[in-house]
Amino acid sequence: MSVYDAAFVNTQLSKRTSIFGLRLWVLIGILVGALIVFSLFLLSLCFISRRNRHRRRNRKPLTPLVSKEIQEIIPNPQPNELHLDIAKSAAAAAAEQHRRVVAAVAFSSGESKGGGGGGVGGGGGGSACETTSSFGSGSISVGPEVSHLGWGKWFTLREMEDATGGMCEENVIGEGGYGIVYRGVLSDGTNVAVKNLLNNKGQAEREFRVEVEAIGRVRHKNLVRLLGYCVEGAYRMLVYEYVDNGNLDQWLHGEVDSVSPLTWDIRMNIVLGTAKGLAYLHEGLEPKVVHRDVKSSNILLDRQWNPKVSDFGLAKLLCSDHSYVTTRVMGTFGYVAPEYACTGMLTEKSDVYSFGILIMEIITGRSPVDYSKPQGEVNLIEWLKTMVGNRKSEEVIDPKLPEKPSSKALKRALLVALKCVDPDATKRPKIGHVIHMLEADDLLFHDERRTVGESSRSHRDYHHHEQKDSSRDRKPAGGEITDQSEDDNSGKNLAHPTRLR
Ligand SMILES: Nc1ncnc2c1ncn2[C@@H]1O[C@H](COP(=O)(O)OP(=O)(O)OP(=O)(O)O)[C@@H](O)[C@H]1O
Repeated sequence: MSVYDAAFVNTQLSKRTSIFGLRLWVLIGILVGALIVFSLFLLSLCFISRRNRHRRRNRKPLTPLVSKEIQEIIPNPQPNELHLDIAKSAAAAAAEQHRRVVAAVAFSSGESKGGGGGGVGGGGGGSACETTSSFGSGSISVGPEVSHLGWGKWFTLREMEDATGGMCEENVIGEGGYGIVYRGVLSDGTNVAVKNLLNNKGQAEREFRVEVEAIGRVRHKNLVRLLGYCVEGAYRMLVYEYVDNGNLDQWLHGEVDSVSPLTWDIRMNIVLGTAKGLAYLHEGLEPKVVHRDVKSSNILLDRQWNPKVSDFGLAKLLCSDHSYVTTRVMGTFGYVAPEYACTGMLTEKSDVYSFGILIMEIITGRSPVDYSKPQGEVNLIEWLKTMVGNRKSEEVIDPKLPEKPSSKALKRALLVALKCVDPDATKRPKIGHVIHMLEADDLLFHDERRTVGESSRSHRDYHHHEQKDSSRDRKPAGGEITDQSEDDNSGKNLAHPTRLR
């Protein structure tokens, strides 16, 4: 370009335009700048949207703050596929009851609703299924009413709020896997415990009521009484008699003095009362009720230390499922019977197993699983068997016991506990038999010795912890059991359970 041309362009660019009197070169500069900014803006938009798409693709499902142990395996329509789901809300997980393991396994066949396995039946002989019809097709009215089955009351949400002070923090007694429990006082002055269920899974009102009615008709002095319930909107609440002396777990493992108020006699009374409550569920109802979660925190105590089993029927109540046949394994880590945990096969013998663990816990003051203990002592059964095998049964007694029991009484309790936790469910005694063993005099007790030998042997096989010692298991000639004097070393007898007396 010549000097003349350059001067011309310069003159043209320097001319003022009609847009705010700006010179042409200024205008061109503004336009170019705006174009660059706009392009950059488009580019960044593009980049952000690509990044979001990428994130969405890689995002993992959010895991709520729930204890690892509080998980539920939800049945999948395909029997061989299981997927994990959260059984309890984060609030429930924050509760102290972190040991709960809830597993549900779906099988293409198994127990049916209201069947012997997990059915909840009423004392009047009707099953949960049968009571369904008693509700007919009538719509459910809102408002307080006395259940027409005559056992309890249907409370309104308002009544529940009044009773519990608006479900305020101060009235919270505790929090379990099923929900929060509040202390309350009804308008007639009755003290109650109100359990606000977290896990109703959208259970239909009528279905819930049928189940509760069935459970509510169960009456026994060693079972916590269900006084009524509340079904309103999404709320599902259960109203229980208030048991005013805490639960066994608190008294065994909570902050108590170095000398426990639970004497041996009180402990054995708790064992016996619990057995009687379970016997009523197993043998006094048709269809029978399997508790599924026998453990120390579910044994409530009154001021006279009488035990009352709570939470029975809850497992069933919260697991009803009409759509397909389901077997759910519910229980608490350390208490669940091996066959139930492994296969979902549920019989009342699963409760007997948990009850055996409970006896061990009561004798020793130890938790079924305690990771703060040295290796070899973490698992209560393993440790107890080893101690008994090493003739140290006197050393398993809870050091907080004010007075040691007699050797005979200790052996009796250990014997019953060992029989209850036999890995072979068919060899476990029925709970009614357990009561006989606990109450029996020496004569009756003699008959149990051989069975204990078998029970102890099968434990060894099951856990592979002890060396096989054929001489230990050998019975005297003719299969007779040698009697030992009552003053014999208890460890010796327990190490040779066929000679237990
Ligand atoms: N009827 C009742 N009277 C007095 N206290 C009760 C009653 N029912 C439950 N509780 C107390 O409320 C607390 C929570 O009970 P809940 O049964 O919900 O939980 P849990 O048995 O400890 O655990 P989970 O339900 O997970 O097995 C416990 O401390 C229990 O002792």
